[in-house]
Formats: sequence, C-alpha cells, structure tokens
Amino acid sequence: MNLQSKLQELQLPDNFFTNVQKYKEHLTKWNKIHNLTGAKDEQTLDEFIFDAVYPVSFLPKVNSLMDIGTGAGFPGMILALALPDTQVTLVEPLAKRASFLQFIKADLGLDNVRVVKKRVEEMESEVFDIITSRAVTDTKMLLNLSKNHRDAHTKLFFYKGEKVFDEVNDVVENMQYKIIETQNRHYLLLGEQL
Ligand SMILES: C[S@@+](CC[C@H](N)C(=O)[O-])C[C@H]1O[C@@H](n2cnc3c(N)ncnc32)[C@H](O)[C@@H]1O
Repeated sequence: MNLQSKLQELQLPDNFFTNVQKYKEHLTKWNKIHNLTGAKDEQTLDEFIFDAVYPVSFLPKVNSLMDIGTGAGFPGMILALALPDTQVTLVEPLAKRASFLQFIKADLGLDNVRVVKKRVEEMESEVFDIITSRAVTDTKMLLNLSKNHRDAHTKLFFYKGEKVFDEVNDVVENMQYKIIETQNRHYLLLGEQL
C-alpha cells in the first residue's frame, strides 16, 4: 500500500503530499552527499514518514511543538507539514542536518517552522505545549534535557520501541503516561496531566 492510501483517514492539509514529495526529492539528493539519514530508499522513507505523521490522528491540537534532535526531519519536519497551524521548533545541533532543515523551510515556504542549530540544553528557556523526540536518547534523559521547556501543561511524546516498558519504570513519579502501540512502534505520551 502506498503512503497516500495509508494516510487516507488522517485529516492532512491539501498540500501535505506535494510538500512531502518535494521533501523526499531534496532529502534523496542531499543524502547522497551528506549522509543525513539511514533511510536511503523510497520505501524506507515512506515508512519513516508514516511513523512520524500517524500520531496526528490522536494527538491533541497544540499551538507550539518542539522536536529534540530532528536530524533529517523525523518526526518534527513531517509533523510541521501536517500541522500548519502549530509553531514547530526543530532543535538539531549538527550543521549539515540543521542546514538541510533550514533549506526545506525556505524552499517549501514553511512559516510555522523554526530551526535551532543547538543542543537542546543550550537553548534559552521557553515552554512548549508538546515536546517530541525520536531516536535521540532514553526517556529519563529526554525528561532531563527538556526540563527548561515544559510546565505542568506540557505533553511529551516520544517515538519508542519495546524498551519503553523498562524506560517508563524509571520515569519520575508525578508523571502520567500512555503507550500507544502500532505494528512497528510504541508511542509514549507523558505529562503531569494527560
Ligand atoms: C540518531 S539521530 C535521530 C534523528 C531523527 N530524530 C530521526 O529519528 O531520524 C539523533 C539526532 O539527535 C541529535 N542530538 C543529539 N544530542 C542532542 C541534544 N542534546 N540536543 C538536540 N539534538 C541532539 C543529533 O545531532 C542527531 O541528529
């Protein structure tokens, strides 16, 4: 099944697939020179995109989102394409990856995207409605890294594998959590109030 039919039930903006197509073309070109992501073929890219965007079917609507360690765009850039009314901050310290994200923002005219070329712990304190991250570090460390960017209303949403069950045992006591399982993914939603 192709990406478009897999995403049929999601309420995505009209220009989502056009933008995703342009993103894929640019990423494929840049990846040949810079090794931005391990997703080298179209099928793997489509799997990464589906994995990134599927949660819009159940996540709450928010005004602001920060993605820690966006790399070549997963999940933050894909979420930004799906949620044009959400201000999305992509935090990525590696110059070549941050440059690629900045290029995509400019080429696709994404007014809702800000790219911050820093480690998240070097960013000035700023609170977000939701904080996402995929394949950066474990849940405990992500909670630590994000401590200057959340308050009691902030939700944390991490893209995890089966290790999530061990990781949530380590999570601080005043947090509630839900694990949403799909075939290949354990999505972890955390917050002081869910
Ligand atoms: C394995 S890559 C994953 C990239 C992307 N999230 C994905 O799933 O394809 C981890 C990324 O996190 C970034 N990173 C590592 N430590 C970070 C930190 N303290 N703050 C922000 N980004 C960080 C790295 O530069 C790298 O691009």
